Amino acid sequence: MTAADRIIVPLDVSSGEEAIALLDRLPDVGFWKVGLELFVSTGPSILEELKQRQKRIFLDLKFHDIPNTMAGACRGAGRYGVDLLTVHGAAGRTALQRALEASREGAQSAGLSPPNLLAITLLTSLNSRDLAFDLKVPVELPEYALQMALLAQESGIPGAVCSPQEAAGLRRVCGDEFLLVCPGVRPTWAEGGDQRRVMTPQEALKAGASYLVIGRPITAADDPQGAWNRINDELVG
Ligand SMILES: O=c1ccn([C@@H]2O[C@H](COP(=O)(O)O)[C@@H](O)[C@H]2O)c(=O)[nH]1
Repeated sequence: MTAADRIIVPLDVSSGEEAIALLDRLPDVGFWKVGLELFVSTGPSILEELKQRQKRIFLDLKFHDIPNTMAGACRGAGRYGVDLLTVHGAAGRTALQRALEASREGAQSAGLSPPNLLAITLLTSLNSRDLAFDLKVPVELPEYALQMALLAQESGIPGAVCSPQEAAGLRRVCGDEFLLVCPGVRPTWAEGGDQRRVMTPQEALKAGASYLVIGRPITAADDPQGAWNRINDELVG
């Protein structure tokens, strides 16, 4: 797999037209993420567009609900034929197990391969202070992220979304086969925005990330193709 194959670019726009314009401007991107903003606007039609273009798809809907509702949502999403699908680890063991089973059932009913489920450990927009003082979680942030990843792994879920800052610790404990998908990735020349736990693309891969999610440094650049090229050049050089 090349470095470019390990970069997932989010289609964080609010309409199908804007999404298609971005797809046209970045023809070399092979793996796209569809999140809440776009999916709420377009529904599954954007997934069909991506499939027609033979792109890989990360459906990042971050389901977080009671087990029965998680199962229903994952059964439906399993029928879309996407590669990756997110749920929140904090939904708990039963919800994670039901979500996994249901995503497989949904895919099977449509004659498709099941998505790889990923558990969100702790959003990369939160820092230690938020965890301790606002969420009142009485453990250190790396320990909390690891606990969420282990809960997911014990529930049969094949990977997690984590900050690159926790990737090395999770890789050590969860092993080489466990997928670690890392947002919160910023080249030195890009702004952090609302991301709080960041690393550069080179650092994130070195720390053990399987995939990097890099959005605004590329999609909000004046020249998105130039930013994509620059990130890839820095990764190989
Ligand atoms: O913990 C998380 C989980 C998901 N995301 C998503 O990743 C991208 C990051 O975009 P940038 O523009 O590179 O900040 C975005 O779609 C988030 O919804 C995350 O950032 N952190």
